[in-house]
Amino acid sequence: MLDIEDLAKSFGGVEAMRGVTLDFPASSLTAIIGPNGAGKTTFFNLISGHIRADRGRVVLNGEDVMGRSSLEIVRRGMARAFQVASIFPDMTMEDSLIAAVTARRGELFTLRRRAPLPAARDRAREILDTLGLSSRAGALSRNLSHGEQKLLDIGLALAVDPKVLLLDEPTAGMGAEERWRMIEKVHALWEGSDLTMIFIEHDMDIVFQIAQQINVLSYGKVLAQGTPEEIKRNQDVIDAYLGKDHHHAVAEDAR
Ligand SMILES: Nc1ncnc2c1ncn2[C@@H]1O[C@H](COP(=O)(O)OP(=O)(O)OP(=O)(O)O)[C@@H](O)[C@H]1O
Repeated sequence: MLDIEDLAKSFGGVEAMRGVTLDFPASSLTAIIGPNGAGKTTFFNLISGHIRADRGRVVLNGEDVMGRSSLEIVRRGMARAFQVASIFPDMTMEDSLIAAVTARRGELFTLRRRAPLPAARDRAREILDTLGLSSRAGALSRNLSHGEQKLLDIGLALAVDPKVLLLDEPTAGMGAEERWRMIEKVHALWEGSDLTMIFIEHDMDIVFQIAQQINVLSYGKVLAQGTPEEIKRNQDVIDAYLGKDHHHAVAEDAR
């Protein structure tokens, strides 16, 4: 579904991405992990067309989208959940989603229009239902909890009917309990769809619990790839990413 070949990017003297090759099969759920500054966000920025790579190929559904704008990439099926819900503080969850669905379908959405197209409303309600937000359909964005805003951001990305969905730290800024609720929803979303999902996550418990595949980046390179079990046992990961302090704990855990 998504093949990345030899992706590279420097910012001045900083080689943020140094020839990364990764593939993401259709309908897979993959975590990207790595220490601070490893290049995770840069990876998302490059493949989604938000910044231009120095070299490499990004093949989405058989088409090289390298050099295309972020909008063109969205239209070809790769969406990214951005923090956008907070930009529309006076819109309800449902209206925000109707607006996004309508825009995707190339129609003009105005809040004054009495009745949005039924298909857009149906799709918006479907998304709310998928994310377990139906009871909050009428809530204004400004009154949403942090977790609800994050879910709405995911919902707005879903409104473009993507094949590939990128989530940049979906649990950031949440307490332990809310984190798990969030990740359960993300997992359920993936299970109930044929989405190819890629998420950046710092919480190793979450990553090991839900990811099918894990890609570890370090200093702009792929340090390791594998299933959670493989990554737990990978000596390079234990040394370079988790640090010597974790060595024991992880090795014990892997037994
Ligand atoms: N726009 C930019 N200009 C200059 N340097 C940048 C820019 N974006 C990223 N970098 C540098 O590229 C490297 C990778 O950064 P990136 O944000 O991708 O890492 P990350 O793995 O997402 O880190 P974190 O976990 O802290 O979010 C870092 O050294 C960072 O300082």
